[in-house]
Amino acid sequence: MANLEPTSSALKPVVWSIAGSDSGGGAGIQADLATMNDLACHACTVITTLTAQSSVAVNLVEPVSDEMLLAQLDTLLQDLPPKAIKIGLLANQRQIDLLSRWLALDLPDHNKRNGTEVAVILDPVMIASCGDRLDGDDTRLDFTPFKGLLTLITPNALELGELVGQTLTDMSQYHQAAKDLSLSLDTNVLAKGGDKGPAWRSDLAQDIFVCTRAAACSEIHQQASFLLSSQRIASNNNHGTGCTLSSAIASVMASGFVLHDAIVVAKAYVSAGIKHSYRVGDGPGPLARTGWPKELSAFPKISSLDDGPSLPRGIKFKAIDERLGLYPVVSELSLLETLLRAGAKTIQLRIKDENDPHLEDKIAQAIVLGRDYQAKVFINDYWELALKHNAYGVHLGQEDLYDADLKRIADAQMALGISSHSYFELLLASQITPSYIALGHIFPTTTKEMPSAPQGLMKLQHYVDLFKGHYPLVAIGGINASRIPKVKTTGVDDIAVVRALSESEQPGATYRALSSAWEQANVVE
Ligand SMILES: Cc1ncc(COP(=O)(O)OP(=O)(O)O)c(N)n1
Ligand SMILES: Cc1nc(C(=O)O)sc1CCOP(=O)(O)O
Ligand SMILES: [Mg+2]
Repeated sequence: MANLEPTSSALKPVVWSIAGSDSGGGAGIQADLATMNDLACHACTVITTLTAQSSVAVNLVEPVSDEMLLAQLDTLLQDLPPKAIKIGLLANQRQIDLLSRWLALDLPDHNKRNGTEVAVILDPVMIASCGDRLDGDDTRLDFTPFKGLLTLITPNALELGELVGQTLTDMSQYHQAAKDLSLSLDTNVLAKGGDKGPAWRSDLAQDIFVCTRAAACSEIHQQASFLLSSQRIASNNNHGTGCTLSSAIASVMASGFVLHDAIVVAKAYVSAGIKHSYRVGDGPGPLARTGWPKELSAFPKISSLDDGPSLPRGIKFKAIDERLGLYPVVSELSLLETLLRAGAKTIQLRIKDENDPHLEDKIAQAIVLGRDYQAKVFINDYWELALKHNAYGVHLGQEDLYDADLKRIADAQMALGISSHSYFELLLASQITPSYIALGHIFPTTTKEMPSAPQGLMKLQHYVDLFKGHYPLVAIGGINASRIPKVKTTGVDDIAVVRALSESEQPGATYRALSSAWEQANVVE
């Protein structure tokens, strides 16, 4: 009898690669399998095409039959349904038509029945790294049947030009073409510039991310264009770079991360893969597989490509000289004073009613109380009042960063805390070099409505692995006495709480109990 006990591999998210076989092992299905397995997913394959390929030539391309293509899709869907799908080489228009029809009709049916949503990433492969075409004859493929069916399309510079039917020469043309493609296919676009070199920046590998339809992240990042810049690594071993990137994006999304995160993690994964790449044949060698990226230097720098204010870099905020520990976030002055009396050394005043007639008074009083008790008082949102009354620090959300005068806050020697809800927001926050970064919301919370989903401990662990030692990291959202030990095991530096104190009948005593529970919990359980 089959062993039906769940095993750890049963927890692996299933990712499909619908792509062509590269007999040389560096790209296509082979690169996708290596990537998906390396990123802790279970990889299934739907082979569209066989290629007789090495690192220097593509000698024969042979599409599978329609029957075989559909049989692979239907067979897998019954038993190994995907969390995410990466689509690579489609050898002819017929395969595009068949697959898009299947994605439009069969997959949604399955999703509806199972209450799942599947991310679909299309890498419109046309040319192998040796320069040979892979997409059959001279007639250009029409990808419009995929309109509305994709989460992301990832053309390189050459493919983007072909997809929009234009010759593109400079960055602004690439950006416009990416926006046009986003509109015409009704999808997000990652226009890769890695193959462009000197036409963009010879020292950087830069991609343009046009986001037009993303969910579960801050509103300001949902309809926006970004330039993602990584150091260009001097190497000719770039065989399978695009396949690796798109299958990494699919894998990271299958693991529960939002699109923005999947893109930056995948880009870091590719950078590390090129750095450790190796040569096997006479042509470009394949990328190494180096596991989930944990080196901050491999992650891209993010800048906005939209009109409007941009975030400053290189300004310094006050460094926090001691641990924040248990960091209460309160809306009432009376609670603030009670907690200071109970020993709180860092505390935040968070008043969400901007029409509160006593707003300025309360902020001024909180700051004075902070001085009386030699505690660090952070003011949430009202940075101008915090400046006016000389607060220790200000806490701002990602949306607030564009309105606040960050230079004035830094010049006043004030500390700055920034909220984040994803890898992407953490990277953006870190580019401002704040005094601490908050990571939320870790568990469900009723204190505020969140556009993002609860992060959970697995994501918190990933963020801590990447940023520990770079900034004090504060976990927030749904943290209470019973969750403290698990949160502590992630190695996060500090915790912030609202309800755990505001809903207590004896907040002073509860503060002391939670604070000592936090201090005494072990980092390793
Ligand atoms: C420690 C800490 N972390 C996160 C927040 C949330 O700040 P923000 O994103 O600005 O949202 P509001 O608190 O203004 O609703 C915080 N205040 N403190
Ligand atoms: C104010 C706030 N900001 C969050 C974020 O994730 O940015 S979560 C949150 C509320 C935290 O309240 P509680 O401890 O009651 O769950
Ligand atoms: Mg705020």
